[in-house]
Amino acid sequence: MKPRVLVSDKLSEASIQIFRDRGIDVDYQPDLGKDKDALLAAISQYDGLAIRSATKVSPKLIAAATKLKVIGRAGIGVDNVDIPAATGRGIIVMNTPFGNAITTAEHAISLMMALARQIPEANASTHAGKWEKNRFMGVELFNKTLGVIGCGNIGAIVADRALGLKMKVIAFDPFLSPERAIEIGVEKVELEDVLRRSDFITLHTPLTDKTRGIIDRAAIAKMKKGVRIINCARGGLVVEEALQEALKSGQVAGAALDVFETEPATQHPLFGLENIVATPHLGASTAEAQENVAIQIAEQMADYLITGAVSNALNMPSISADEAPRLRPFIAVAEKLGSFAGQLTDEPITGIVIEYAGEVGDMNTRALTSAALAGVLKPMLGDVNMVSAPVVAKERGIKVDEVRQTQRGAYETYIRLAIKTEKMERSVAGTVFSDGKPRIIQIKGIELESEFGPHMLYVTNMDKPGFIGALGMLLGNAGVNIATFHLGRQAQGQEAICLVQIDEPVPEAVLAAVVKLPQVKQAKRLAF
Ligand SMILES: NC(=O)c1ccc[n+]([C@@H]2O[C@H](COP(=O)([O-])OP(=O)(O)OC[C@H]3O[C@@H](n4cnc5c(N)ncnc54)[C@H](O)[C@@H]3O)[C@@H](O)[C@H]2O)c1
Ligand SMILES: O=C(O)[C@H](O)COP(=O)(O)O
Repeated sequence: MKPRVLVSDKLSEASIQIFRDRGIDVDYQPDLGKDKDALLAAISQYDGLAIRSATKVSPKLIAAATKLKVIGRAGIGVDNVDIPAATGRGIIVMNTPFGNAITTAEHAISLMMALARQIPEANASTHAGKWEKNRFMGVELFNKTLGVIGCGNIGAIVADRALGLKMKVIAFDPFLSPERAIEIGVEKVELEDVLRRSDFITLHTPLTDKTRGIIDRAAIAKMKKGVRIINCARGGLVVEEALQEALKSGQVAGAALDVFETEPATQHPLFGLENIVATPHLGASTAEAQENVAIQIAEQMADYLITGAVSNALNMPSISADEAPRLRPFIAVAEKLGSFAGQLTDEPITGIVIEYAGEVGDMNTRALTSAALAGVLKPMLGDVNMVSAPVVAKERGIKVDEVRQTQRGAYETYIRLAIKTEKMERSVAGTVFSDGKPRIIQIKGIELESEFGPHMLYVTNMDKPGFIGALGMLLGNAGVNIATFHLGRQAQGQEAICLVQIDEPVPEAVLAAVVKLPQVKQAKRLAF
């Protein structure tokens, strides 16, 4: 069946065509994001949801999105998506981190210039036929200090353009390296310095618990009197009440806001003030940027839904389109090894070690480990996948270790997964043969070779004569047809294992009879 994608915000027509061209059933409803109830009622039908900032993806919406695999944000900020809730349900959240950065930086510079020269007010006055030449006295940008808070993609472009205007640029960003600051041409400083020294302050951080309210009453009090503030990032960064007071007192000479604490902002105490320039979240609104982000998100979502390639995900390691097909059989073997061990484990898991040897040691082992963890956890928890498994393992206090070595052993690739509980350690290893099919090659260090069948019987027994005949007879008499039968043992007369692929699940009564065979220590039904 074709994957179905809902586009619930306004996206360029080119992106809708990309979904169609890639064989995806796309439903373009650009106003649905604004209607919470209608979106909630519709969401269960879709594998993908493409959005901008108007659609709010709440835990409630995610709980109703029973088929959803991917949320694609055509833009940068993902503060409208509850990422932990999406991750918990195994839904990938991806964005387009660069597509609108230049456009947004240009908007921030436009707002700064509009603010410095009171362009919106002067424009309104001139249109009204007033010709108030003496009313509008601006300030120059030349030689002024611009303080950039958050110097990532957009902040760095704003800095570059401001340097072109011959401003002095200082930046506060805890993650800005001294080398990068030199490369951009900014002075890396502390927040206090930005507040104290800047004539203009521009914000370019994401909205997080750390940045919310970064410009509050106390911060404003530390600023130069007559400072001008530009916020083209997110509304919650500036405490609007504090800004209003400071505008009235003259501590802040003017502010240019593209974003607001509550959007859409149709009524606001700041509206109508002479020293406020306001735009309705237009930072990313150019034809070029909208084409970029819409096309990019459509490509990324289609890649994921069709090939499993992952790019720009915020809650999952990337898998490139080139590596996705190469990785697929290894993801399958990692998940099945995890599932094998998970199905045999009934007690709390304390640790999981995954070893990669040979060719697979050079691959994207983060993705493989996520698959192995999903395999381990699914038999116990059900609804776990590669996206949610690492978080679920962490929440349950399971220590996960990855060991990589590129040296080859008997097999070109070798993946070994060991599960630790308070009472025991259990290991299982596998590989992918040239036919692309995953195989088990070792259980508890005992060599044997078997495919993973949909229905299997796993038996541990003592290596004594009569066991194979007795088991075969028991299954045969019960009408259970054997597809494959694989054996391995530690040494003659010691512990042995037997892995039988059968055509249907072993009935409960038959399983109980197997356990009663004199040589048998343990027997379990497995399904893959
Ligand atoms: N107005 C719009 O239409 C519009 C358009 C695009 C992006 N945005 C907003 O702009 C934000 C920035 O976008 P970007 O592409 O530059 O993101 P980015 O991730 O490249 O840069 C953000 C920077 O903020 C820094 N940062 C994080 N916490 C900080 C803190 N406490 N103090 C100082 N710096 C901190 C990070 O280190 C990073 O360098 C986005 O998160 C989005 O919310 C708005
Ligand atoms: O984070 C972003 O990319 C911007 O805020 C753009 O938002 P929009 O897509 O709603 O214009």
